Amino acid sequence: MTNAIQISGLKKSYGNHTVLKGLNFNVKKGEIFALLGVNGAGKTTALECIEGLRKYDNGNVTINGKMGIQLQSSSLPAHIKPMEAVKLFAKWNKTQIDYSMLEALGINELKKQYAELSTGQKRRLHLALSLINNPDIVFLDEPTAGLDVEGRISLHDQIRKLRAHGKTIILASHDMAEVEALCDRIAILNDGNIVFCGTASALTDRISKRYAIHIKTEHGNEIFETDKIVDMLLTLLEDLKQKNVEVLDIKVDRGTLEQHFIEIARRTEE
Ligand SMILES: Nc1ncnc2c1ncn2[C@@H]1O[C@H](COP(=O)(O)OP(=O)(O)OP(=O)(O)O)[C@@H](O)[C@H]1O
Repeated sequence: MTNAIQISGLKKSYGNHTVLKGLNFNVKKGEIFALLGVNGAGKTTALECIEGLRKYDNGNVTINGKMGIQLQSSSLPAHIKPMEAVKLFAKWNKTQIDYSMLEALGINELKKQYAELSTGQKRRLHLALSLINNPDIVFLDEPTAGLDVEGRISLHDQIRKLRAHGKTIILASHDMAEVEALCDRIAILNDGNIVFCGTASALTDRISKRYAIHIKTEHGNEIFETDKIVDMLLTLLEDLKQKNVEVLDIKVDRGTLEQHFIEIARRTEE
């Protein structure tokens, strides 16, 4: 599969604060790719350097295709209606007026003005506007921020449809559940570097050899973490038996992707 985006040695500082220390990654054509990191990790900076909206200090960015961009926060004149916004953007982009994306996003019927739209409706409108030039590569900066569960699910469906139509999507998020459900590959950004790049399941496999044993006894609940599950269970049960403690429940889990994300972030901070 060829690459839609190729990044090598991407560096960016604001004054003496280095935010990107030399990023190297590729985004394959037709995939949904996430840049994941905590607040302030540099996701927006990276996206906007790639989009050409911010100057970077060093490195190479290659884009193979036409871009469509949804910024983290955007605004339109308060009185404009969704259909008028589409007309305006189509004119700017010198493309035909096409309301089908408004329809697909469930906002074509909206007679409301921009200022009267809900956060979710605004997000969907901005997504529709970023698609007006029929881009090959769609950049989305925290596309579901501020949306409720239903809004998220519906937007995820739309993003998957874009992939089904052959588009490449690169998005920034700090929501593990979102990227796990939606993305083909994830790059975790921490302290200016990519500390992991691969599939969600590769991330889970890499570090999910850690288990949490939840034991409920007559004295209360306790959690024990281990990567040697059998040894730990035998030791714990032997101990409980010797102390003659009544066990009410035992549960073992492998931790969530979110815990792994935090673990990776912490490890690189140490
Ligand atoms: N224009 C700017 N001038 C100076 N510092 C900036 C500027 N933009 C961002 N920064 C700093 O760069 C760092 C990365 O910011 P950035 O917005 O790229 O992070 P982010 O991962 O997108 O964060 P969030 O999840 O909160 O949106 C932060 O410490 C931020 O304060």
